[in-house]
Amino acid sequence: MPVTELMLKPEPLTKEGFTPFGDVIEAENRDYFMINNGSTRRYHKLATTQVDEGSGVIINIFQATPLSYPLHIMMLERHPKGSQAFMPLLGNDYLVVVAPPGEAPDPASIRAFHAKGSQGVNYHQGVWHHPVLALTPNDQFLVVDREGAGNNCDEFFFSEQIRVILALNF
Ligand SMILES: NC(=O)N[C@@H](O)C(=O)O
Ligand code: NI
Repeated sequence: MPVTELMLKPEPLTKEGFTPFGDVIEAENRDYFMINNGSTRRYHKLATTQVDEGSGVIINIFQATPLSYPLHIMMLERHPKGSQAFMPLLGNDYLVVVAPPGEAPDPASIRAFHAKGSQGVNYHQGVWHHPVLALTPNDQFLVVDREGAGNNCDEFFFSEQIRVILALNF
């Protein structure tokens, strides 16, 4: 069987571009209102969490180390019972690889984004994504996701006939 090779090149992360996959959590060019007697801007409801009934929302810190690039994207995962948000804590850029929800990720619909260190992402429930892709050793992310009963992580491994390669282009 022939091997199909798909090259992914990260595009800048924007609210509009990420809409099919979830929310971008950022203050730049976003609406806010003043609180705390005028000392604080509130960038209100940039994203919402999704969890199934009876489950809770937890807040975590992930400390991640870069993989080697060009990266062979072997798999994607999804969380069918809840959303998952990542917010960089140390101000470093990182990468996001996603595909729209569905029974299995469609290789042709996989998108890669270059996220600035001031941008977070909130994957909506069921959105296929690669585990966190740090670009800086021991980078840290605040992660908001679901805690509850049952499996909340489906993994899909691509067949050997599909080689999805993520290259750095910056
Ligand atoms: N497994 C886990 O908690 N992390 C992944 O879901 C991820 O998206 O990094
Ligand atoms: Ni995840």
